[in-house]
Amino acid sequence: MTAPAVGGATSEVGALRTVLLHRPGAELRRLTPRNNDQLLFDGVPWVRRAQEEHDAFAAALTARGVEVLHLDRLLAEVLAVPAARAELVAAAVDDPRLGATLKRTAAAHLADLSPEDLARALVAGLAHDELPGARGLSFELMRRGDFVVPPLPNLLFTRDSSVWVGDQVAVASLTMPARHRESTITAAVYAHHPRFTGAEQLYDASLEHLEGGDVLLLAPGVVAVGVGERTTPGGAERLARRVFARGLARTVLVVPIAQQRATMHLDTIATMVDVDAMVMYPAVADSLVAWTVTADVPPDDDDTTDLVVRGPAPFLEAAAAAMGIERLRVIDTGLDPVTAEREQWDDGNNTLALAPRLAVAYERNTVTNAALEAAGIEVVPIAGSELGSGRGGPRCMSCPVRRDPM
Ligand SMILES: NC(=O)NCCC[C@H](N)C(=O)O
Repeated sequence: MTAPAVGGATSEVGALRTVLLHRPGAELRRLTPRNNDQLLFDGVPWVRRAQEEHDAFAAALTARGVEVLHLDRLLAEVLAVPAARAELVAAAVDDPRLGATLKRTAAAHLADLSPEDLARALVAGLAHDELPGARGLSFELMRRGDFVVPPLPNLLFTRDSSVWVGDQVAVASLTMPARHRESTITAAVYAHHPRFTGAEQLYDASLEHLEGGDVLLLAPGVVAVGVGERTTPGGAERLARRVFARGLARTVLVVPIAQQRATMHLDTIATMVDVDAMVMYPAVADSLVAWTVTADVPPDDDDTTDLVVRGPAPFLEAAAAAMGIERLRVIDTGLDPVTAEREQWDDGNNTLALAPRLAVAYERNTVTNAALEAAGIEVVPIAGSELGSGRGGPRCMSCPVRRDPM
């Protein structure tokens, strides 16, 4: 296992040092036209090509000095720890579709696997015909194409299942049933892998819904949280209470976003590309508002104190005020409304900053990328024709574990 080192990030653009990725594997081969909607993919990707695209993404990061951690490897390593193994096997069969006998036989099968095989099964799932010796009423009545343990094709989007705020890690409370089990994996890795020994946990999956794609570290001490299809106002409030209580932020901007797939997370409509600049979907730039949340006294654990809530105010004004800058510069996705809508859908806004004015973006969003370059942002283009079928870009596919302070 790797040497202990704990992480942290206070901005979106501090030099990226360590990032958590997940190379997609057998779990993508489970996608069919019958299950892709439920599993939150917009199509059936060509898996080999998706892996090549992901390898090129990881290589682009490594070439720029970023340490890449692979979630599947951390998972296999942590499964050597008996407590982690027990937690993850229990989580895999904790499913109301399964009867007691099937739960027991499936758990026994999983518990017998080597750490590597168990890691694969937890991510790729277990199909009905992959469970020799399984029995029980629910097993007999299950359709042959069903999964006893469903696959996790969205594990690829490591941004959503955990997010670092300051030196603490928030394990997400994921909203969509197809993604619930992802946070059991990130929770086990952060709790039991020696790499993360000493990391304090800021949030956990039992709390109100909160997904990492909705959390943007606008500046040290200033966190924006999108609320919409995924993160709830309750999740935003809980995060605000926790970051204030632990001294990790002084302002949380709560930003309502349309509850629809195209804008499922705040990072689908805006991401930071410089200390004072965002790439943003122009259709929302003027209508986006923010509620500014602060605390007069640090909240306690019993939730007995009220937070101070002001707003709503135009997002760009509220953000600039909270960040202590005159103006937050905006670079538009596309130039005309149709191009903007196409490039927003294809994750043109979803950039991963490697440092101020240096960002990874999907190459296909040529108009947005040209606008970024014209604004002085160097773009590291990556291919995403297959990866994009899961509706996530470079930011969604990466969880920064360590960034330099600004
Ligand atoms: N932060 C993001 O926008 N992540 C993309 C998640 C895509 C995934 N297919 C989902 O629907 O949750």
